[in-house]
Formats: sequence, C-alpha cells, structure tokens
Amino acid sequence: MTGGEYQPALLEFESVQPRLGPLAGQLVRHQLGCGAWVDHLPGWVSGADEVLATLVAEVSWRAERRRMYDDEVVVPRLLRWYGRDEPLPHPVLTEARRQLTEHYAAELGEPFVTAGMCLYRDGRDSVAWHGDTHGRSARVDTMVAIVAFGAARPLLVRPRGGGDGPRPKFPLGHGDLLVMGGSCQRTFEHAIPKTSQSVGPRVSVQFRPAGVA
Ligand SMILES: O=C(O)CCC(=O)C(=O)O
Ligand SMILES: [Fe+2]
Repeated sequence: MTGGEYQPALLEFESVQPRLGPLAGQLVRHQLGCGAWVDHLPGWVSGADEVLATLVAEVSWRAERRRMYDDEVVVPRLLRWYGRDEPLPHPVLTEARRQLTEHYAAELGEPFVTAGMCLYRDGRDSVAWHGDTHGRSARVDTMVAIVAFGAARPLLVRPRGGGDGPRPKFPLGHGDLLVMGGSCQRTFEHAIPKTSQSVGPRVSVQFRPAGVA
C-alpha cells in the first residue's frame, strides 16, 4: 500500500449479502437547468458493510500529488482507477456497473466502463469544486454514476463560474447512488467538502463511459 500511513481500523460488519435494489421507478431526477440533471437513489446497495470493509482493506489505495502553481500538493484522499479490463474488487460493483449500463442504455448510448475510486479517510479528506472534464465530458453530454459506501458526506453542486442557478446539496450515505447526467460536468461543478465532525472512512466508486474522466 502506497497511501502514506493510513492504517484502516478493522471494520466490523454484519454478515449480510450485499444486494442491489431496483433502479426503474426508484431514481428521482433533479433537473438543474442548462441540460444538467442529477438522479438520486438512497439505499440502492443494502448489506453494504461488507463492501466497505473489502474496499477499505483490499484496494491498493494510492496517495497522489498534484502540481499547483509552483508547488506540489498532496491530494486529500486516496485514489485507485480501474480501467476497462481490470476486475473490480467486489462482485457487487461489477453487477452495479452492469445494471447501470442496462438502465441508462437508451439515454447514454454506451456502457459504463471505468471505475474510479476515492477513499476519504476522515473528515479532513475532501474533493474541491470541479467538473469531471478531463475527457470527452468537456465537450459532450455524458453520465458519471457514483455509488457511496461508509460515512455519509454531502455532495454539493453549483453552477460553473458561480452564476445564478440551483445549488443543491445531496446527502450521500452508505449504499446510496447518485448519477450526474446531461451537461452536468460542463455547466456545473461538484465537491465533497471537508467536515470538522468526526466521521469514519468513506469510499466513493465512480462509473464512467470510456473516454470520460
Ligand atoms: O467522492 C465523490 O463522491 C465524488 C468524487 C469526484 O467527484 C471525482 O472523483 O471526480
Ligand atoms: Fe468529480
């Protein structure tokens, strides 16, 4: 493990099989304007304790550094990227990606392929305001589907450039699903702010189509 000194506490969990609930008729769509929307489904994965424990303990989490002006700063979360052909670390994630691909097939027109993962060790870990605009998502409508495990942390959304428009705050707890769609990555930004509250680890799994990052 190359993620600095992070030593996960052993997470206790009930031995319940993780299960995915239905998507159709359960997702609630929030239209944000400018062709952006967010679908939200709390509690999509039940029995998720085992998934969290597996992800925290078994993923080869990496600390990253990013250039910021003349400095290098440590990214305040641990990361792992799973490409197209790499097996995912828990079978329920493979099934989640398959079901998301099936559910959004007509609207998205291509499968969810990659899985980006972030580990927020505690409330000091965060992700700053950004859109996922490193790939095609800078130019075309697409989707990024997030499944969250562990400590509940809100995902904040605001119009890019701080303009007028909605600034929703989506609670994202253990087993919850959130899908950002349409123009959301180009026209809005999202963030997971730091919190001074004492919170345990949180893992976010982001499924994206090929070429979206
Ligand atoms: O942790 C999350 O739920 C969001 C992560 C995120 O926005 C990203 O990695 O691009
Ligand atoms: Fe993002």
